[in-house]
Amino acid sequence: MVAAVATADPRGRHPPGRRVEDKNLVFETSPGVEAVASFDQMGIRDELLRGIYAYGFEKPSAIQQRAVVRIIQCRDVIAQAQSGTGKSSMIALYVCQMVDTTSREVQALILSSHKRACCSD
Ligand SMILES: Nc1ncnc2c1ncn2[C@@H]1O[C@H](COP(=O)(O)OP(=O)(O)OP(=O)(O)O)[C@@H](O)[C@H]1O
Repeated sequence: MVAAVATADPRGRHPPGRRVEDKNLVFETSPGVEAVASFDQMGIRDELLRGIYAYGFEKPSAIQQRAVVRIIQCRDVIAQAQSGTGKSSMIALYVCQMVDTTSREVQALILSSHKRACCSD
């Protein structure tokens, strides 16, 4: 089990669809969790990597830097961070990484505790 938690100065809700700046976040992680500052260094498949950059993501957010590698390694991860810091995108990224696109079987199930997360981009 790996945990990464970010807390921030309360500055109200972020505008929908905009990523929150990481500079005010304070991180706590399980021992041994390193921040990986580039998508290139995360072991992401080449075609997915190209899609990430084509979508306009240049650099992983702070929570992504700490959680994506462990998720890709199939570790159980608890990642908690402020709204708009890139958690949902991280889950989508992992699903794209692990699915076999030649198969039509269901390969991923995402459970959400609230409707807004299901409808976000
Ligand atoms: N690495 C990144 N680079 C640029 N934009 C990003 C990155 N990661 C996420 N975003 C964008 O930031 C916005 C917020 O991301 P996301 O919805 O994943 O955050 P969240 O933490 O899940 O928010 P919430 O808790 O409100 O659901 C989205 O518009 C997403 O496309």
